[in-house]
Amino acid sequence: MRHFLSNAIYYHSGRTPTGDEDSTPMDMWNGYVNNDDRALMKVIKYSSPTSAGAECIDPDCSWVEQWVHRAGPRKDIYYEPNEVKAAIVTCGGLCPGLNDVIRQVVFTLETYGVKNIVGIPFGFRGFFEKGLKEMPLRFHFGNTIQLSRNLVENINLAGGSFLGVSRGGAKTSEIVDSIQARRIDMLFVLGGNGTHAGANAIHDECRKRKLKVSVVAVPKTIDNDIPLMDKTFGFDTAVEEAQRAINSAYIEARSAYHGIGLVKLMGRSSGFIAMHASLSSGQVDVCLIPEVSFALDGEYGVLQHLEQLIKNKGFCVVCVAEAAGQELLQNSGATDASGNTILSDIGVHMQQKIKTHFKGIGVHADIKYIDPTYMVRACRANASDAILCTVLGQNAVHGAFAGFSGITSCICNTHYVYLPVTQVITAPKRVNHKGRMWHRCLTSTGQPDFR
Ligand SMILES: Nc1ncnc2c1ncn2[C@@H]1O[C@H](COP(=O)(O)OP(=O)(O)OP(=O)(O)O)[C@@H](O)[C@H]1O
Ligand SMILES: O=P(O)(O)OC[C@H]1O[C@](O)(CO)[C@@H](O)[C@@H]1O
Ligand SMILES: [Mg+2]
Repeated sequence: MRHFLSNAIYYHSGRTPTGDEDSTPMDMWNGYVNNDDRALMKVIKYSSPTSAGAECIDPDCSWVEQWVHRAGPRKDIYYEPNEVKAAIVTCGGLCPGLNDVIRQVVFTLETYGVKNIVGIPFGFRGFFEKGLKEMPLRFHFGNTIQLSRNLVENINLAGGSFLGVSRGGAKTSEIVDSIQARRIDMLFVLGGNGTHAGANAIHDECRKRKLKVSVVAVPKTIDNDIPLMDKTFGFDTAVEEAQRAINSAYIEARSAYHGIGLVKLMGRSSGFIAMHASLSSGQVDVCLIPEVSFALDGEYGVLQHLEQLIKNKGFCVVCVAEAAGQELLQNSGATDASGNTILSDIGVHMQQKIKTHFKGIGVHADIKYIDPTYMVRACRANASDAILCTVLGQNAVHGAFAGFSGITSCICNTHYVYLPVTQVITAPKRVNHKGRMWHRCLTSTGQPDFR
């Protein structure tokens, strides 16, 4: 059975994603990606649903080919570059690499010959909030002049977003009114799962109004919670920073009498940062993630295990994901401006519980609690994220010029591809508690089941 993930809209009339055979012989290599090039998404054939990490698409767990469009520059382009107005917007929370992507989008647009490039300030809010004007990406002594790479050339040297970010306020019809009024032909949307849902709504509304606007997303989030792709940009850097916090907790705990280092790490609904930082540091005794429930109290609870670690080893380090153990806490039900649930503080709760527990049993314990929060995402991209951002940013522009809309520029199974946005907004990706990576993490920490 063959299955194509290809329901993104392709504007080029007379050219379908699968129908454009290129008969160029091998010796006439031209560096372009053929429209019929595809990448295979799944490369493991699980022989049984009980295989570790098995993802069964059909009931028999038989292997289903899934092909996706290969990303990159096409020989034929849909737009006349000097007529194009392109806009870039960055939404959601900060993430290392936003500036790297903005920079590459500008560079690549310029290479195609696009001169009219604008930045939308402070996320989707910049489309309709009064007083927020679009940002020409080049100023000269207060006067707006033609775009050049000069203004964005060094923005990758700092973290944050050159354009600013925001949550909430997504009114699709107003955004599309604004796109229409500003005569935008290409919109590059950098953001996480919420932003992708927003990009999809904008794409649909543009289709409804018969506007030929290419809406191309680039998946950004330190949480790494967007499905079907190997990783989102910013994740690697966040893990690296998180690892520094764990290292500090380890040093504090190791140097104290009965030291307990406790680190809380970001991750709205997925434990990827906590799991990967625990794995990479190798200094964690207990890693707690939202995908695996645990008890704090009782014979098999976390506190009992910490007691044993203090007794046997003299110190220990705990890494807890911010969304872990929410069922143990009271939740106000409050949401942020984008509708995301505001989490209760598991880190502070655990700190109190550990203190009370050791006091109760009359054993000295010196708890050092580290909450690095925004430090893991306000930094600049590390080397591997910088490369990922470069490729994804360039491919986003190639995708728009190829005439695609409603796609996201990402990496799947080590290949750079375009996925339909609709495919990546179904549900957040979460750590597979039956998968090999979580079990590698358990082997590394040596922790038991806390249930
Ligand atoms: N279902 C949706 N439809 C339309 N717009 C949405 C939807 N969900 C979120 N948005 C909009 O997308 C923007 C970003 O969403 P959100 O704040 O959830 O961040 P995100 O993209 O998920 O990134 P992060 O990983 O930082 O949380 C917001 O302006 C929000 O209003
Ligand atoms: O920027 P805010 O609204 O404080 O949101 C924090 C959330 O954003 C993220 O950094 C990215 O989704 C999460 O890890 C975290 O829960
Ligand atoms: Mg999100």
